[in-house]
Parts: sequence; C-alpha cells; structure tokens
Amino acid sequence: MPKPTDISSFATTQLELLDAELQAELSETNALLSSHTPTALSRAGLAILNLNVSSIRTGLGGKLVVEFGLDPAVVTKGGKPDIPEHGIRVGDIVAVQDQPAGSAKKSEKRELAKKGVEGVVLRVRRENVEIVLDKEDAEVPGDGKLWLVKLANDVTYKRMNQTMTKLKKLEEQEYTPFMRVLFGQGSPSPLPSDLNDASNPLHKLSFNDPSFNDSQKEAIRFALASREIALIHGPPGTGKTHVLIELILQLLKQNLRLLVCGPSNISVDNIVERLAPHKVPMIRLGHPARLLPSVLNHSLDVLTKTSDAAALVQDVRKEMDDKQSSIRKTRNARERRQIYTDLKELRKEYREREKGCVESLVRGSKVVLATLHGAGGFHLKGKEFDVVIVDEAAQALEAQCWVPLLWVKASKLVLAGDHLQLPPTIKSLNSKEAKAVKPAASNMTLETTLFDRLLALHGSSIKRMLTTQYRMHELIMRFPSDELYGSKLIAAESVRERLLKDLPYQVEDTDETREPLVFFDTQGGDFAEKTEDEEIGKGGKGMNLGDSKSNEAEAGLVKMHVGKLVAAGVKAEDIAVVTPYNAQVRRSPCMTW
Ligand SMILES: Nc1ncnc2c1ncn2[C@@H]1O[C@H](COP(=O)(O)OP(=O)(O)OP(=O)(O)O)[C@@H](O)[C@H]1O
Repeated sequence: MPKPTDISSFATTQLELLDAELQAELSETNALLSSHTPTALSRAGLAILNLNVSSIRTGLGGKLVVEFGLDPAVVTKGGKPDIPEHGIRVGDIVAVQDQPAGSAKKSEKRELAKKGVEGVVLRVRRENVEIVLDKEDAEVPGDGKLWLVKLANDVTYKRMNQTMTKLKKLEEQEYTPFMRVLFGQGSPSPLPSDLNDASNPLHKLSFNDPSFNDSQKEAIRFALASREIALIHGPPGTGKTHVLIELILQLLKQNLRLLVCGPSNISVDNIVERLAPHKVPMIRLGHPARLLPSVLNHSLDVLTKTSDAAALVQDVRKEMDDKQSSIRKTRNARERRQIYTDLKELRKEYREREKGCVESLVRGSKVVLATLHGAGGFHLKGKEFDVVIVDEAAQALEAQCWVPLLWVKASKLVLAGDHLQLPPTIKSLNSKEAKAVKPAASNMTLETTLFDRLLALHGSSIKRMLTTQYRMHELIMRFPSDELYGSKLIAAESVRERLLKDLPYQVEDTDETREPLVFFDTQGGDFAEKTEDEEIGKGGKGMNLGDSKSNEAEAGLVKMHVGKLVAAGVKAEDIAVVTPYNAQVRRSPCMTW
C-alpha cells in the first residue's frame, strides 16, 4: 500500500499545479484577445458586436442584471433583431465595453478595454444576452454601441485555490478521522462480514425499482454499509445514475441529510430530473440560467420567489428595480448620487432578508444539490450533512471535490464515476511551470483524480463495479470491455443482440443494418490527409487554435455508409457521426443526402 499522504504538502502541490494551469489558461486567452481585432474575435465566436442596453433589473444576491440587444441601427430594414451566431455561453465571464471604432488603433483599443464592466453571462437568447455584473455599483456603459468579449474564466480556480489554502492551513488536531482516511492516515472502517449474507438486514432492503441487477444491488448495499468512503465504478451505460438515485432514496429512508454534487451543471440536473418524480424535498443551488428548465422549480431563484419566506424579499427587490430604472431618467448629478446611496442601503436590507429566506429553504431540504464549485457558496458554509455524494467524480479535479468536503461538515463520501474514461482536460500538463512542481505524492498531476488516488491508497475493497451495460450490442462492447474493464462487462439481454434492422420502425434487412460493427480499412488507398491551420476567424467556434486534420475520401466513405442506412429506412435523426477533428466536422456539409 502507498504511504499516507502529508495533507499540508498535498495542498501545497495542488496549489502550485492549479497555478500553472491557470497561467496556461490565461496566457492562451490573453494572446488571443491582444492580437486580434473585435471583428476577428466576433467571427471566431468570442465576441458580440453592435449591442445596446435594453433593460436593467435586480437579480438574486441583489446583483445587477443587464440585458443587451442588437443596436437598432444595424438591424436591416424588415430584418429580425437576432444577434449573429456566436460562441458565448451561459456562465462565461465577459467584459462589456464601448465598441472601438473600426479604425481605432490597437493601443487605443487597449485603452478602451480598461473601461467597461465585467460580469457573468446569465442567459443567451436569439435576440438578447443577459449579464450579471460583478460589481454592485458598476455603471453600465453609455448610450453608444457596445461590444461584449469573452475573458478567461478564473472563478473556478479562485474557489479551488481558497479550498486548498484552507486545507493547507489546517492544524493537525483539526483533521477529522474522515479526512485522515481520505489521505491514508487511517483505514476505512471494516464492513460487516455478512454483507453478502442473507442474514444481513441490508439483504432485506426493498428497492424502489425491482429490476436492479446483482452488481447494482451490491453497489447500493455496499455504499449504504460503508462508514467513510464508497466508490461506485460505472462503465458506460451500466446504470450508475440509476443506482445513485436509489442510493439517495435509501439514505433518505434512514433520515439522513445529503449533499449531492457533480462537476458540471448538467451532471447535477440529470440527478434532479430523475429524483423529481419521487417527490423528494430537495433544493438545487446554482445560477438559474445554467439550470435545465425542468429543474428550475427546485432552484433557489424560483423558491425565493414562491416560498412563504419569499414575500419579504420581493418587496425590497421591487423597490430596488424602481430605483435602478430612475437612474437612467435622471441627469442631475446630485440626485443620481442620492439614488446610489439609497440603492446601497436597499441592497444591504435585501441581502439580509434573502439570507434568512435561503437559510430556511436549505434547512428544510433533505437533499441539497449543487455543482462541486457551487457547494462552496456562502449558502452551505458550515452546514452539516451526513453524506456527500459526487457523480461523474472521475471527471473532476481533486481540488474541486474538496470544495464540498471542506466547506460543509460531512463524514461520509460516495464517489460515482469511471476512472477508466478520459480524465479532466488539463492544459498545463507539459508546461514548464507544471513540470517544475515537486509532487507530494508519487506522480501526482492534476490528472490524478480523487477517485484514482483513493483507489491507489486503499485498493479495490473500497469500490464496487457495475458490470451489466444496457447500451451496446455485445460486439461493440467487446473491445472496451477487454481493453479497459478486464473483460468484466456483460451486455444486458435487451441490447446483447440488438441490430438496426430490429428497430421498432420499418427498417430493411441489408448488409449495413444486419451488422452491429463495421470497420473500413482505408490504409494504402487514396486517402490523403489534409492538415488545416485552425486559424481564428475561419469559422471555428471557441478557441480552436492549432492544427486539425481532415480527409475528404474518408468523409466520402462515411457519406456512402450513412446513405445506405437512410435508404434502408434508418431515420437520419437516429444516426450520429463522430470525429475527433474539427476540420473533419467541417466536411460534414457535404454529407447531405
Ligand atoms: N437494472 C436495469 N434494468 C434495465 N435497464 C436499466 C437498469 N439499470 C439501468 N438501466 C438502463 O440503462 C441505461 C443507462 O442508465 P444510466 O443513465 O443510469 O447509466 P449511466 O451509467 O449513468 O450512464 P453513463 O454511461 O451515461 O454515465 C438507462 O436507459 C437505464 O434505464
């Protein structure tokens, strides 16, 4: 077994690695922003030009929400006021500035860049974009044309950094037995020896879904019985989320309080959606715009408007909105100053009332759900939970997993994920800065997840693997099963022999629809590969700089195969074409049939 990890040196290494990663991210973005014109950035999807403020209101936390629409001057007569295609997404950090004139020189533009305000994208619609401004007393830029440009996102780093700094500063006597287990300074409590025995009460567990297979039942019993940590290893399509939902329901039956997290909003929303039919008293923390519409009813934003405790908050919110809109009508400087002073007072009042409302909502929920990052927000600081559950844990940086573990009080952790799929993306892996870091544990990089580290520390006795998959024909499953999962995967009856010709609608029995897996050998043929420079502005969305590959003849082969499937009756919307290269994706327009 590896040696126990020294907690303080672990945190120091993490801080250094995180800093190297942030530097890599910042230099990538800054290089891009400083060397391209607004028009080029807009073409690359990183900026939106020609905007005006269309409205201002007060959002959760008393923050200013500003809506931007297209300047009427650029909307062609009779045309729609739709914002042209862009790659700015909810949650992105952006700057809003007066738009430099097309003729402005670079230095002048930089000067302008210092003005303006920063914020987070709250909502993106066809005809407008909403931004929550960072600074409460920020003055929204003037009446001229504005532009909005995407900046590097350092918010998640800040929180990971705070978390690792807190871990580093903890005194030894502050380490809980639970924490010691997570660093190998203690062993997990032994499980009851009769866990797999019919005499164990967990064997009489009544499951909400009677169709669970044996590996799923065992994982649920194991996670219930474990005292400190339980890892649920779910290869693709093995029902990992299905198992987590059951586990949550079972833990609730034991009257426990749960914090459920995932690295992304979608991973958390997926659980909320699947828990909702069980009428569980739950609350989903997070920016309302980042949540799926079906999840909004459980969100703090909606509950602070609709719950009993909400009326008090509403009063102040309305008053703030009225004041805010009166600023724009006032030209007199003294009056404006007075309004700002009033707003400051109101904001204080608002925050206090809102805090009370949120506290009562969080207290009343047996299950709180948030992203790992969101679990570090002030709503949860110091709150007690019996179990923290993290889904998609093998896709999260370890420092991210520590956000819920350090800011709330908890003594048991369940991690669900698949450490054999791709780890989180790291930009600094081979950077000079990352290489200079001396790791506290052998070979530690940011790619080492908490899931990996715990397995290496305590061995597979802390893990249960789900082995029946409900997604792939046996032949498709064979390769990943043999190469990654020790040949342990089993195809469920429902998919083991499933073919396209057996789809529940009319599909002809042809060579293409009879085979579950086909390989085309393109070696040696006339399949020349092209390398394209993915230069900004050439139509790529996001920051796809660097080389990308494409191969016209291979695209032709795909087109031919897809054509045959469609001709046999397979619906086009049931077919996905996947390729790792952007340049090859761009060949897809030639695939219309
Ligand atoms: N015991 C079961 N019996 C029948 N179907 C099941 C069972 N368990 C899971 N499934 C089905 O398998 C599919 C995959 O389930 P789920 O989405 O929970 O898996 P997952 O492991 O979380 O998936 P992913 O690979 O996307 O992480 C779903 O359609 C689910 O209904």
